[in-house]
Amino acid sequence: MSKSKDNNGQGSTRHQGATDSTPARRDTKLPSHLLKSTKTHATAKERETAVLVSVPPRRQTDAQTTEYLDELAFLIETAGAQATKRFVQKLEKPDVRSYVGEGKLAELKAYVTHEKSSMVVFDDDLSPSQLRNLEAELKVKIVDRSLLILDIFALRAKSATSRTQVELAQYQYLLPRLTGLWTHLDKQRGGVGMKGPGETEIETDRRIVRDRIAFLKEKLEDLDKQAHTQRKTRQNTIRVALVGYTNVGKSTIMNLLGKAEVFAENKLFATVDATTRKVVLDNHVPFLLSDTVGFIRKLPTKLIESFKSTLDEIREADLLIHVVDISHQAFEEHMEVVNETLREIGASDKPSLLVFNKIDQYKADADPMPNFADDDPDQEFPTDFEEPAARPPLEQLQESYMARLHDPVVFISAQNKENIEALRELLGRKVAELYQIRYPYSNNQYGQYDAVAE
Ligand SMILES: Nc1nc2c(ncn2[C@@H]2O[C@H](COP(=O)(O)OP(=O)(O)OP(=O)(O)O)[C@@H](O)[C@H]2O)c(=O)[nH]1
Ligand SMILES: [Mg+2]
Repeated sequence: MSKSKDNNGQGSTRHQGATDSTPARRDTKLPSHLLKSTKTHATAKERETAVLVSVPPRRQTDAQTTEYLDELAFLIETAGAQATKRFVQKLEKPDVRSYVGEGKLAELKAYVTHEKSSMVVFDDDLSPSQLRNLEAELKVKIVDRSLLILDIFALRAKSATSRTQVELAQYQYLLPRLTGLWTHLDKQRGGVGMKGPGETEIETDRRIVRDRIAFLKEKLEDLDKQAHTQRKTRQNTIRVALVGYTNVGKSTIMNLLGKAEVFAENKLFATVDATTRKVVLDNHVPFLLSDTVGFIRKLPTKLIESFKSTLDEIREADLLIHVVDISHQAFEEHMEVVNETLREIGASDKPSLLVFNKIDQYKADADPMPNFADDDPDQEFPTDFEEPAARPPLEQLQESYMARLHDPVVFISAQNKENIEALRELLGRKVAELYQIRYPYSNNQYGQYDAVAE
């Protein structure tokens, strides 16, 4: 049976047209039981409650542990749930079977059962078997760090590319965990005497997921080619990318400089799609400015891999603006995470500007030493200091950074529009410099920049 020639029917057969080289079968959705079982709290109507669990290594300070759990609570909140309790167990390394030790697990179970918590969230990635064991023991939804971040990304992703990227990462996460999910489903079905799904069923699901992964990869490659062609037209333009930890103010700065309307809010990963705008600063060279996805500690590697095309925006940039939230207690660690992620994606040796944002919120420590009452002889002086490093006055911090770093540094408040002129000035100068390096023979100063492509 040969297909009739339908040259003008392409518009109505979108699937065929879009995925010529791909068997249509691979674009099929997963069976609903698989989709349901990966769904987390984000779409739930009522605000769910989450118990946070962390197993910090012994060398980690209490201040760091609190800081990391605060961040996890912020992630949970961003995903739409509420953190109601924290469990911490210091171990050399997490228990291979159940992440926390036996005693802690019993404690956790008692709490979760009594409080009817909706889920338990772990500040690490769980192995498939840990996930399975914890599900069996605690009988609530188990969410690890990767799943949580993926969930937030899924909420935020708008463009075809970022949606495909997130979906790919979700299936890659799902694949090794299929058996665990089945165990969980058996329990839900209350299948007394039911022997769990046979290997063949699991195998079928695995195959469907693998097919879907292959399909999404091909789709991404196609999208990537299109994006690459688009970016080629920008080749004669200087490209600048805003990079930084999540929630530091990248989009707010983009809105200030690029007169763009980019979604900025006090939530983690407000931006998942990269946005690019042409910017012309007074008397300077026009350039393209991109706002990009924020980084975070322990960003799932699979997510970094599948976000390759979004990260290309950073890799192909001529200049990076590294934005730091200086009002955050852990800003130096955040800078390190960003530098490390830049190294991972091969973008660490680019020229960059360092922008310390949120100076309006910066608070220096009034008294860097912990407060010990003189008249209490029983009070012990701590032998191992776990206090975070003291925060010097802002001016002192500025001086020390300016003296220490090779990259130009500027301190601003994007929200209060403080020192934005200095940022514009520095950025304009840097872009002009890069233009001169790239086009050393351009003899007119700025006149020919008009020809720069949009
Ligand atoms: N106090 C203060 N808040 C700021 C400043 N700049 C941005 N913010 C706030 O910080 C929050 C995060 O800002 P965004 O611009 O969304 O940050 P982002 O880096 O784009 O965040 P992601 O896209 O989530 O990675 C928002 O609530 C902003 O209003 C500032 O200079 N001072
Ligand atoms: Mg943003």
